[in-house]
Amino acid sequence: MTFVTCDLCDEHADKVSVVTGLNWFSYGGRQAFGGEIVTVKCFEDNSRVKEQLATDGKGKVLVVDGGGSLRNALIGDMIAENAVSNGWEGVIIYGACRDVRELAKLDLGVVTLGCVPIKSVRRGEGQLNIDVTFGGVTFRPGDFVYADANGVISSTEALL
Ligand SMILES: O=C([O-])CC(=O)C(=O)O
Repeated sequence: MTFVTCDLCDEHADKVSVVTGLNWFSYGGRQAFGGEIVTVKCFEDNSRVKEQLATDGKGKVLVVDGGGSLRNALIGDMIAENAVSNGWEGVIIYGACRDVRELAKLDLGVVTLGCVPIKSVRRGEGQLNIDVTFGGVTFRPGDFVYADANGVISSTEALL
C-alpha cells in the first residue's frame, strides 16, 4: 500500500477525520499503512492487544486507546512479530511501545506516542471493539484508518 495521508486529506476532505494535537512516532518497518479498524481500550495492560494480534489481521489495523500512558509498553517485538505472522497491516497506539530497533525491521506499521523499556502488566483487562476517542477523532470498529509520518486519519469508507 503506497499513499500519503496529505493526498488522502486533499482528495477526500469531506470524508476524513484527522487526529490533531498529538505528536506521533512511527517505529514500524512499514511507513504508510491502513485498513479496517479493530479497537482495543486498555490502560497499562496489553492482554487484549496480545490476544487480537494473535488472530487474523489481513486488511486490518489495531487502534489502541491506551489512555495516553507512557509508563509501560503495550507492544514489543514478540507481539509485533506475531502480528506480522497474522497479516496485520499495522498498529496505532495512544500509548507506548518498546523494542524499537526490532520493530523497525518488521513489515508492520507501528505508530505510537513514544517508547519506554518496561513491559505492560497482563491482568486480562481491557475492552475489544468499542468506539475509542483520542486526538479529537472517534475510531469506530469497521471504519477505516490510514497513517504515515504525516499523521493519522480515519474515514467511514475505504479510501484506497
Ligand atoms: O510482551 C509484552 O508485553 C510486550 C513485549 O515486550 C513484546 O511484545 O515483546
